Amino acid sequence: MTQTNNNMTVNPDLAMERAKCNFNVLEVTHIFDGGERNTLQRKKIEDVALNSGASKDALGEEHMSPKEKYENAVRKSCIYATMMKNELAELSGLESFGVSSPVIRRTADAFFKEVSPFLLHLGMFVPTIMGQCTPEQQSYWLPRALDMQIIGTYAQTELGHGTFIRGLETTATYDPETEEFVLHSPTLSSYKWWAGGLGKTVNYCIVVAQLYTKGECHGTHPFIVQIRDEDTHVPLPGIKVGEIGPKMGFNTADNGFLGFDHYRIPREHMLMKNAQVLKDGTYVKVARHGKLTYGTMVFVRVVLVNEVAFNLAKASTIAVRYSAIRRQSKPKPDEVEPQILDYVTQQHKLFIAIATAHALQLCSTWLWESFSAVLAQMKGGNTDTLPEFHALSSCLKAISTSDSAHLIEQCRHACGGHGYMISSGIPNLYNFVSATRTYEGDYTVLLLQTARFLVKAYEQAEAKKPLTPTVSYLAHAFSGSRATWDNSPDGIIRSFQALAAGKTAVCVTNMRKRMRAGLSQVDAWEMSTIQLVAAAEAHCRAVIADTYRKEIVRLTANSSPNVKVVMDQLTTLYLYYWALERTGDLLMFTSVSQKDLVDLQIAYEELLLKIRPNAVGLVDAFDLRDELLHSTLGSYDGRVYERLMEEALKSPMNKEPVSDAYSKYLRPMMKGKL
Ligand SMILES: CCCCCCCC/C=C\CCCCCCCCCCCC(=O)SCCNC(=O)CCNC(=O)[C@H](O)C(C)(C)COP(=O)(O)OP(=O)(O)OC[C@H]1O[C@@H](n2cnc3c(N)ncnc32)[C@H](O)[C@@H]1OP(=O)(O)O
Ligand SMILES: Cc1cc2nc3c(=O)[nH]c(=O)nc-3n(C[C@H](O)[C@H](O)[C@H](O)COP(=O)(O)OP(=O)(O)OC[C@H]3O[C@@H](n4cnc5c(N)ncnc54)[C@H](O)[C@@H]3O)c2cc1C
Repeated sequence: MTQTNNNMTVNPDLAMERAKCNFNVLEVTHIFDGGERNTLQRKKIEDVALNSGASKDALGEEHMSPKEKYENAVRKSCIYATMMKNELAELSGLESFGVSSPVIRRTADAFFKEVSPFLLHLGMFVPTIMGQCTPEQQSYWLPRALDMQIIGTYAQTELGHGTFIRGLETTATYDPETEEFVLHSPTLSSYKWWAGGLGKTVNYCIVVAQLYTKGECHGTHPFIVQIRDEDTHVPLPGIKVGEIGPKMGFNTADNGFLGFDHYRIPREHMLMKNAQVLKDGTYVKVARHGKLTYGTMVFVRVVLVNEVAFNLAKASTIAVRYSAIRRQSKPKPDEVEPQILDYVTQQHKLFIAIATAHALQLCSTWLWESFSAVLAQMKGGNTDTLPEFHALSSCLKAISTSDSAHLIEQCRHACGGHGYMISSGIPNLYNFVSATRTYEGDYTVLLLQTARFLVKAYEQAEAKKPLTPTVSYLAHAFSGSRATWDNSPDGIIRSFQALAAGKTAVCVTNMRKRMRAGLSQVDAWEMSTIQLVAAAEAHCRAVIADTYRKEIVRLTANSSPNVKVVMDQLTTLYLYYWALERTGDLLMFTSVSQKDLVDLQIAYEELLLKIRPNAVGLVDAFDLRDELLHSTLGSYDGRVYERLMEEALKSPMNKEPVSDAYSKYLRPMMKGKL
């Protein structure tokens, strides 16, 4: 029997789950949103952006040709950008729209099943203007970019190099005669490759190139470069630009390639906040830290933690709601088939996804606040906190994107065959999030950046020198005894820190051994990189666990008792899950016994059962409108089978009773006339 909820016909199993939920869902929504005020503001923004129906497509994107898909994404980007400039900017309290509202960013997902071709404009072009220009340059470029009179992207990666920025080959050679830079692509591998929106959409881009002046190379620097006519959009002479072709995801983002044939730009188009070339060609370094030109990447790494938390919340909403309506198998012959959510293995797949979405959401807010503090210090000329922040943002970007991609795939597994349908929404989420593990710094490469910092910090701890906050636990690495296991939340967090410290110590010891045996420092490092990656991962897990726990305790201080309980259950589940995933490490670096681990497994299984009645309430608390989920399996009303059939009937393959392929191929073959 169906029930109605807010004038909506709701699947009875979902209605039953909602009746069972024992905590105030709205209170948890406020926690996830960062406060009641944010929830109210988000809802206002969503109402304005989504109630008009402008986000909807007449024909599903998945049935369109690549060209139609792209054009449709541009059409909707223009509608959304216009809303952003007008109604939404005002609602979000921004003077102008742009990068600073995660809600506006998240609401955009209702318009795009994949991504907007404007993503790089708002996500990297505008932030680079904000972060890399002098005030004069900013006052010229920023209003034009924010008003979308020009559209840009960020072209750094080349065919031959993405990770190793110092290896980029595009050159920008200063010509003092004309006071211009000459941009050139000397080889095929120097062609810019990948930039989002570059293929067909943008008319400007940030180009990262090796700067030459007075015959000397000064390394990579950013330039703002016009590539298409502002009126006709035709590529300018000296520019070779195009789209790179179909990809696993991002197919509405027209990622592009770009080559230069001695293409000239004015001297003022070098972004000169951190370094300058004077009219006569003299190079002047302004910045106190050599890596400040990498600032936009650091910004995006911070933003990505928030992005993937949101996408994981979507996948877990879809999979949990579906698991509540799906019934399968008959373990007890006299009873009806159970909801698949009742299987403990299903709970094991899904509840960690819910807990991780919370953990990453809270860590992303904390990371953003730390980033703001670092930026404020750098404004005053102090770059002391940058190395620690680079190490922190690198590992959090790597682990959050990797865990989210893995858990989204796990949500797909949890949805069985129907999860494989594009209409389930999960494949698009996976395709989007799995790319985040690679772009803006590959997983391994970024963890090795964190490992560099960890090793240095370990050496400082060894020398009894002061440590920065996120690695202060390394001070205990030299006690000589194994960390004492204790299964309280704080005890588990201390154990995670002991794993990170222990793994770092092993790396340092092995590198020293290898160097004593005659290896160079570079080779000893290289031979230890598997363990260095593991040490950085362990460090990151300790940071996430600690931050998640502290933030939940803080945010639930005034919550109602049942909300406190369910939030505590989720954080505990997160800690137990990762302790059980790392039993070998715990045995190596803590005093944990086999019995402790058996007990922990039982405690974990009991926790799953405690969370079970609140599972649907927990995903409802993410408060994701159906428009954002794009899912036949995860909609609020649970009309799963009806929606699957409705979508199947929309398939262009069902337009004709007999396919043309019958008369062209099947019939001739079957009649032996092919
Ligand atoms: C209307 C439409 C609506 C649409 C709505 C849209 C709304 C949008 C709003 C917001 C959206 C935001 C979402 C954003 C999504 C954006 C999508 C992005 C798509 C992808 C873009 C890209 O991928 S751009 C390319 C990114 N490339 C990389 O990340 C390259 C990775 N490589 C590196 O970073 C570096 O090469 C390296 C760090 C790996 C090595 O650098 P290098 O060789 O120079 O250094 P060393 O290894 O020698 O190290 C020396 C020393 O420096 C330290 N260091 C390195 N980097 C940094 C740094 N960044 N900061 C500080 N310090 C650094 C390093 O640790 C070493 O220190 P030591 O002390 O010597 O150890
Ligand atoms: C969807 C998408 C969108 C993108 N958008 C943009 C964009 O808008 N603008 C832009 O400039 N770029 C963009 N990129 C490019 C992206 O930033 C790079 O692909 C990314 O930084 C990885 O670099 P790479 O491709 O050179 O990988 P590689 O470095 O070639 O990595 C290949 C393998 O080598 C390993 N490896 C490399 N170096 C090391 C090392 N030192 N130690 C150990 N292992 C190593 C890696 O771990 C990986 O396993 C995009 C990429 C994707 C997938």
